[in-house]
Amino acid sequence: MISYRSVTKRYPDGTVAVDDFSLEIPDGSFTVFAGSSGCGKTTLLRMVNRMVDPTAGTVTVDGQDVSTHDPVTLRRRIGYVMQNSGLLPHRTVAQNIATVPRLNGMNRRDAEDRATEMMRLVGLDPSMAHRYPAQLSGGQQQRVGVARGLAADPDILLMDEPFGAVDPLVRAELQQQMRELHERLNMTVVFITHEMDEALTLGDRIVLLRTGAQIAQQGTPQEFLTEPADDFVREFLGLDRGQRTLTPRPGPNGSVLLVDSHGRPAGLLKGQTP
Ligand SMILES: Nc1ncnc2c1ncn2[C@@H]1O[C@H](COP(=O)(O)OP(=O)(O)OP(=O)(O)O)[C@@H](O)[C@H]1O
Repeated sequence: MISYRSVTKRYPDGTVAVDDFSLEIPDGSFTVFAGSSGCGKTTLLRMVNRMVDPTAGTVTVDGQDVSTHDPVTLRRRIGYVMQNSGLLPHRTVAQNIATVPRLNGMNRRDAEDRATEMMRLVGLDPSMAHRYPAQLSGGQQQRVGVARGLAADPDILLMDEPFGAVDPLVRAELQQQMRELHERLNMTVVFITHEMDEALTLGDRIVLLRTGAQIAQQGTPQEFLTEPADDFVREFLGLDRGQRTLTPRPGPNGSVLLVDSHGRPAGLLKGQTP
């Protein structure tokens, strides 16, 4: 369980990115932080692995205050995936993926095997192991980023808008794969997006934030769609202006179907089985 207790972050220039934020993230959940640019999502995420330390309040993982952990050790057991993959350009795909296992003391050979296993897991052909990041497409680079985040077998995977920079088709594929990986690997995922469609497609729980990481609403995708808390939430969902590209429709056997703007089914809401 990740707990934020009355957490505030004031940056040295006086910006209050997060103002008295409290939240509990259950083990094994797929929690999405959604909200507009600058509302504090990245700051919140980085408090979990101590890339950012709060000015007030505490963040705990499994009941332990993260400020009592060495940041380097913490980052080796919490996976982190960034928007533009953050791969080291002069290291091969395999070396990038094996970075944390190697830091954790795994020998070169086992780390290489681990990298190959991770490549298969995220749908990359292992023959790409010896390429450099620049020799991959944007979508492939993001897959390497996910493989690297998973390589140390973390209990927690933090993902900061990981699919923001790839085209919509590849993005949909990556989202689908992320859902499957989450179900298979039994880990806690905290995922940032500023797009509600992505939040609705991926999250078990969505936490929609306003400036200063104020929680506008938290709940399941279905709760957002059926009981938006206020106009801010409705606006973000695009419910007022017909802007949603995915709209909920009653599906078979009480499930909720998401259809695109042409009325074509795009999928079922997570957790909704026909
Ligand atoms: N190192 C910093 N120094 C000063 N202000 C910062 C720093 N990092 C972030 N901020 C500010 O804190 C606020 C929250 O930033 P944060 O990056 O957490 O938001 P975000 O929701 O992740 O935004 P985006 O979606 O654009 O990445 C913003 O006003 C930002 O300008």
